[in-house]
Amino acid sequence: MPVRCVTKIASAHGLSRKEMLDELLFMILSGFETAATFLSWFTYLMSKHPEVQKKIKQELKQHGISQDTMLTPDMLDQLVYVDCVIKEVFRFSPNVNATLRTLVADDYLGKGDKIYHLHRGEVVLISFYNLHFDRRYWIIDPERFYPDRFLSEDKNHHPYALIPFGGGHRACIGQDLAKLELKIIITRLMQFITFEDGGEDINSGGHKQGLTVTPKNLAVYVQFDS
Ligand code: HEM
Repeated sequence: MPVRCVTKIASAHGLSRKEMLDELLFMILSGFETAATFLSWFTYLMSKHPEVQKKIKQELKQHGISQDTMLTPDMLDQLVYVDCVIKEVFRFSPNVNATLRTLVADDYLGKGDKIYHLHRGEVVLISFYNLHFDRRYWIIDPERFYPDRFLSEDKNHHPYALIPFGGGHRACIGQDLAKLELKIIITRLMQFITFEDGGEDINSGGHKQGLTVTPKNLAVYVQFDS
């Protein structure tokens, strides 16, 4: 069944059954593709950064989480380093690389002799990718994949320097669900396996633009921890 994004304002009778179905399918699609993309990047980046996997595993050990441990919300809350890894994967490889906004009023951007007049009705593209790598907003080199930045110099980064879920009142409605599910999946994976680099020829990363931005070349070995 084709999925159509509903933009029509609900009539006085509310949403029709078809519109309701469209909304539900959109939710499933927007939640599935994005999470799958994040996990591809996580797999790729972990294969290139064994030291980060080691630190995640150390954190699990420190909190008494072994292969037999069933995860609870309280346990997950304690895993601060895993949160840093999630943020850094989102920063370094934005799944969704931009969003659009249509101006409802005239506005001005910039300062000094570089002021741009924006007009009502114009569409502005906000590039997450540019913000995530903008040297003005990051103390530690933004080109470096380094989850520890969120525990040190970049702990208090500008709130709009990292917006993988967009911002304002049209920000992603599923972001808390997404962060929770990704934290559970990552923690569970790291209880059991280690990703190893499949070699520069076939695990060379790159970017492939589809509905989301995925790694172009991803090939890893999966090592089962004893
Ligand atoms: C890794 C996971 C996800 C990422 C990176 C992501 C990213 C985004 C982004 C960038 C936007 C546009 C925000 C803006 O323009 O300011 C968005 C909107 C949206 N997302 Fe997500 N999303 C994720 C997961 C989910 C999940 C799990 C759901 C549903 C359960 C969901 C439902 C939606 C919906 C309904 C919108 C449109 C909100 C609106 O226009 O008011 N997303 N998402």
